Amino acid sequence: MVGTMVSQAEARSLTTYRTVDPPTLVGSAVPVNVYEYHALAKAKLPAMVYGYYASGADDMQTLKDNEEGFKRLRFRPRVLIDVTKQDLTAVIMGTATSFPMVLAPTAMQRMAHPEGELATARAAAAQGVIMGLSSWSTTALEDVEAEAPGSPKWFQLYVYKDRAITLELVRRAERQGFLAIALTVDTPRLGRREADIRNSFSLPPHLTMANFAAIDPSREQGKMTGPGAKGSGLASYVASLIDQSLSWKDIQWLKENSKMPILAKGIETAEDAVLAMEAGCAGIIVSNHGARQLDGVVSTIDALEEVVQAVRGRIPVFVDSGVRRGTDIVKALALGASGACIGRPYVWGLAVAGQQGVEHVIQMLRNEFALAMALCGCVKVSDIKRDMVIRDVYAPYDVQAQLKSKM
Ligand SMILES: Cc1cc2nc3c(=O)[nH]c(=O)nc-3n(C[C@H](O)[C@H](O)[C@H](O)COP(=O)(O)O)c2cc1C
Ligand SMILES: CC(C)CC(=O)C(=O)O
Repeated sequence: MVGTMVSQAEARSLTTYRTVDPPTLVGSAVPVNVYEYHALAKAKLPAMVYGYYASGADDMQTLKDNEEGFKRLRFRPRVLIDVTKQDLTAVIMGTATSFPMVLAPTAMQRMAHPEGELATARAAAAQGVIMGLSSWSTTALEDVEAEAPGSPKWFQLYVYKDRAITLELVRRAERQGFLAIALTVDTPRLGRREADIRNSFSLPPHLTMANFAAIDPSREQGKMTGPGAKGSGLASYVASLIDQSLSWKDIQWLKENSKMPILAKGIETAEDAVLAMEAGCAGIIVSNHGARQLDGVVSTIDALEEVVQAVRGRIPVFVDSGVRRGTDIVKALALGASGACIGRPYVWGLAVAGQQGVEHVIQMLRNEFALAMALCGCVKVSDIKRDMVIRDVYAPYDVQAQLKSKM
C-alpha cells in the first residue's frame, strides 16, 4: 500500500481509518513501538539530518523531562466496566477525528523521505487525524493539499519581518482550505541546538523551502550557510527572517486578515493562556517545541494543568512535546487536554518507511490509546477524567472526599 493516494471520501471522513500492515524491513525486526522507530531512523538517516530532527536545545534537560513527565504520572484504573465496544473518536476544533491526536507541524520532511510532506498528508488522511503543516515545509502547501484533498489540515505560521510575505502565506493556506493557523509563539529566535552547530546544518541543496518559491525565490533555498561553514545555517536563517518583535497585538492583526481560527502554539503558563484568550485565540497548544527552544523549561505535561485551569473550558487546550505512547495521550486528556500532538514519532515513521511508516506509527498509538482506555475502564473519550491519574509514586488518594462527592 506504500504511496497510495487517498480518495476524497476517505479524507473527509476522519472518523474512519484503514488498517495498515507494519513495514517489512530488510535486516531488522518489525518495530512495535515509537522508540524502535526512533532507533531505526537513527541508523538510516545521515548524521546531520538525524541531529536536526532529534536534538533539543542546550543540555537537552527538557527533552528528557518531556518524556519523563508523562512517565511520572500513574493511573488509577476503574474495573468491571463493559469495554466491549469503544468509541475513540474526538472532535478537535470542530473536526471529528479517529482519536484525539494531531500531527504537529515539523519542518523539512523531505530530508527524512523523498516524498516528505506528501507522504505525511496521505498518511494523516488515511488514518483519520489532522495534519499540521510547517511554514518551512519542503513541499508547497498547494501540493500538500492536492495530495490529500479536503482532509483537515492546520497551517503552522512563522511571522516574517516582511509582513506582506506572511499575509501571502496565510491567504494561500486559507484559499487551500486549511482549517486553522497554528501560530508559533515560542520562536522569536531559534533555540541553541548543538548538533546543528556541530554539523553546520543546512538544507540539502536538492531541497527548497517550497512555500516561498512563488513569493520570493531568493528565500526558497533557505540562504543557509553551506556545508563546511561554521555554525547552524538554520539559526542564521531564522534570525534573518523571523520577526522578533511579534507580540500579543499582532494576533489582532492576524485576525483582521484571516478568517481561520488561531491556535497559539507554544504556551506554557497560565498568564500567557489568559493573554491568548484575551487576544482572541481559538485554542492553545501547550508546547515547548519538543524541547528545541528554551532548555530547562518545564515539561509540557507538568505545565498543562495550570493552563487548563486558567482557560476554564472556554477554548480547547492541546499539548505536545514528549508524547510517545497511547498511555501518554490518555494522561494528557485526564489532565484536561482536548487532544495531544506528536512531532518526532511520525518523523521517525516517515524516515523508516514513508507513508506506511507514518500510518503505522499513528495506528500503534491509536491501539495503545484504545487499550489504555479499556484498562482504565473508559468506553468513550469523554470517560477520561481527572481522577484517573495521580503524580509520581502512589500516595493515598483522598478516597473519602471522592466517595462523599458521589453520595
Ligand atoms: C524536526 C522538527 C521540526 C519542527 N518544525 C517545526 C516548525 O516548523 N514549526 C513549529 O511550530 N514547530 C516545529 N517543531 C515542533 C513540533 O511542532 C512539536 O511542537 C514538537 O515536535 C513536539 O514534540 P515531540 O517531537 O517530542 O513530539 C518541530 C519539531 C521537530 C522535532
Ligand atoms: C525551520 C525551523 C525553525 C523549524 C522548527 O521549528 C524547528 O526546527 O524546531
